[in-house]
Amino acid sequence: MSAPHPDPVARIRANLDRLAGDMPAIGIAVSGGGDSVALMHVIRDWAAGRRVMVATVDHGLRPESPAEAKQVSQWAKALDLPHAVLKWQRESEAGNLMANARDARLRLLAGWAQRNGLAAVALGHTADDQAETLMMRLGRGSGIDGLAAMAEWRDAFGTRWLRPMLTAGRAELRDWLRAREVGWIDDPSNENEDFDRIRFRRAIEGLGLDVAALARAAAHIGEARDALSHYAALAARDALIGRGRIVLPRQAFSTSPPEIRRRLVVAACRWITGADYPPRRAATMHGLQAIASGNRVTLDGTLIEPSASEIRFVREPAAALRAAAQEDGIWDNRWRISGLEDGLRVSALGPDNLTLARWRQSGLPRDEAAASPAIWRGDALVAVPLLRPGPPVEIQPLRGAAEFRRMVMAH
Ligand SMILES: Nc1ncnc2c1ncn2[C@@H]1O[C@H](COP(=O)(O)OP(=O)(O)OP(=O)(O)O)[C@@H](O)[C@H]1O
Repeated sequence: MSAPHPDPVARIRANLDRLAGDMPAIGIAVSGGGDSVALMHVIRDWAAGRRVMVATVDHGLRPESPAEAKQVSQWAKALDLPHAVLKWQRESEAGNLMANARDARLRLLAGWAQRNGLAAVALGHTADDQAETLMMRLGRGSGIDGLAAMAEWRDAFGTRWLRPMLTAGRAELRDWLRAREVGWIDDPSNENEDFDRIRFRRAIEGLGLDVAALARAAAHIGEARDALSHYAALAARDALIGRGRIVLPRQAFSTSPPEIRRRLVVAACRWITGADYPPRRAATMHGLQAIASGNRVTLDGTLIEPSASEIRFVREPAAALRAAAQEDGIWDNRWRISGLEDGLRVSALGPDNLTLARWRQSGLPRDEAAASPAIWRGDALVAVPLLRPGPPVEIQPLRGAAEFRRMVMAH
């Protein structure tokens, strides 16, 4: 392997050639911090004929944020780059503020990219971000997904995100900005040692650790993780998928390495419930243990039933009973139900109405029947489409086999 180019900007330009060489128009997300300001300058010099636009998200969380967004706007204009300020209108106070802000930021930027026909949005993550994340996650005992580096690109929220600066260090970028007499905004939270990330940043400096080497280690872990994803996708081919259930052959599952078993279980649960996020690690570990002992277990709204020959994943009836019909005709995040006449409603059949629905003749296991959608007029049962197909509604699963394989690959 040849040694990396000593000039960080040359490395970033080479990354841009590789990641965005064929893109006619790209966006840059600039917070005003040193990293993203450097990114803006490097891309603007590199762009040669490409359309480049800049956006700043004003989260409205600090009193200075509108002025900072304005400052970025002036810097962008001085480089002849069109700039937009995207304001976050916070809809609810619920959940983790930082995670919500990040999610909202990515959604706002993705919408902006789509409106402006930008093929991708570049972000200013650096080798230091990789190194700090690796150290933080090591300390927390994270699994391989947590330790793996951020990828150079990924598709999410309907847009492509590029990180062309992962091979550059924060300090060398700041030296470069100073040499060009370019200013940036120092976010005071970057000094706040209440944040794990800042404490780890100080520790890396204090120990004199090589940031580039740590970032490379994270990249190697990322490659190992991708190899595992590939292997997990092969293992997923043994699954029987359909009618709202996933069945894995027990023998093949039990002889797979633990990480593959974990992935299959997490993906099967997400496939059943349509959850955006995997179950928590501790809950997943508990589920895996139960499966190994041959015990039935529920995990985030999925019922897992191991037998001698197979492992069946179905919707947990109690969770299905809590599901309300959504306006778009989707029920329980699993089924699309259309053609419902006025006066009819959907809710789970429930364990108390199995006899009423003559489930025994259907051949469907008890739990699956109880969790399946039923059509009601008031309190009167009209139909249970999965048990006795036919009018009055059409019912289609939201996810198929390809979606399961995609979830197994995801991390
Ligand atoms: N408010 C924001 N508006 C636009 N882009 C942002 C904003 N916050 C973060 N980003 C983008 O996401 C990247 C990573 O975010 P992160 O929070 O790690 O950076 P930061 O601490 O805001 O500082 P920097 O701009 O120096 O990267 C940034 O480099 C930038 O590209």
